[in-house]
Amino acid sequence: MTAAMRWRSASVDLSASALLSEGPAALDHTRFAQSMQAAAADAHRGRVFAALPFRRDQASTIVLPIGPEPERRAIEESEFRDGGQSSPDDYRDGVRLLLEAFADGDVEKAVLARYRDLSCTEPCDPLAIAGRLAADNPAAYVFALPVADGRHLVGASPELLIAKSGTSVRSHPLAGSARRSPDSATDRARADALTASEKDRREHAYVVDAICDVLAPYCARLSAPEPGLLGTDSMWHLGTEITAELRDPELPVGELAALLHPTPAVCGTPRMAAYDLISEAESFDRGFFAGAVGWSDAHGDGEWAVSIRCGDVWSDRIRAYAGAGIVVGSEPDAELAETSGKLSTFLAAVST
Ligand SMILES: C=C(O[C@H]1C=CC=C(C(=O)O)[C@@H]1O)C(=O)O
Repeated sequence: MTAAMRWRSASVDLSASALLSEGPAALDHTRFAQSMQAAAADAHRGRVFAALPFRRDQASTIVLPIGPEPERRAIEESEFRDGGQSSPDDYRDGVRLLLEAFADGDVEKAVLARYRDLSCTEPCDPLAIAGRLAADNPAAYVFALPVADGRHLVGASPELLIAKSGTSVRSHPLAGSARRSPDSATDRARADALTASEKDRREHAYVVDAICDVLAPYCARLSAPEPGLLGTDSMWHLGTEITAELRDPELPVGELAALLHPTPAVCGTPRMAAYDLISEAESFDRGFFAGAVGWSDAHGDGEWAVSIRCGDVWSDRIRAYAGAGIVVGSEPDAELAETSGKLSTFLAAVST
């Protein structure tokens, strides 16, 4: 099947028509990386793209660019309407359920998500939405990748899962958040409070530790300094710039992405127990939200982002998603408000 795709980051900007195929589950990280690298040899501009779903046992999608992008419609011709959302009360109850589970078991963090639905007066153009997201979020990893059943996953992620060039590796995990304010003094005060927050630093540390644990066996050098701040259009996040040198330059970026995914930025700690808790607390399938999206070239170099600040786009429908990390000390109303702030990145691109 062919469909249009877009990727925009600081290093690559590609709109193309692409062939879409089902890849192996991320559980099989070696096979997954091999399928990507083999496909890259045939790709238009030498890069193959892929999306991993949130669930490691569900199939990935491999997106092979084959030529220039097809014609598309301007987003200005479309009108978007509210189509409902997952219940805010259910979200608050979910946070409470997780907090009770933390007290009784060994899970220390789990990420709870919710969604907003929209409908459009005519079929939505995923690349037009990606174009808006790219303009509004110049530093983000912007993607519109066909995933399955005529759906595109479209978003502007601020979070680098892994980038690899030769032996050099970078990851920039985000976790721990505060909503931005249009008033600059309030905005600064929120950023300072986030930096000082013990709860947010703990929530962040789970992610950094998990990434370093996965990468360390493959690295000759690994450095994870103290967290800093990363600002998006709507949020402040704690972020850590992890850098490393691989022992083996041939280790493909797709394999590292599949090993790392899902980090506690979208799942939890410990991973398997957090998966179970999320299934109990969320009543919808995340699909490719809270997965990973990225590309590889034929040498196994490339970059992957965590698929957040995104939505599914199909026909005249959109489902936008956002989650928040829950740890001891989280409050249901504050976490719900945090997800509203995160949703606004995607929703701003489809507001008319
Ligand atoms: C799960 C999301 O964000 C993650 C990334 C940054 C900060 C997060 C947080 O503070 O909870 C989340 O871990 C999302 O945007 O849907």
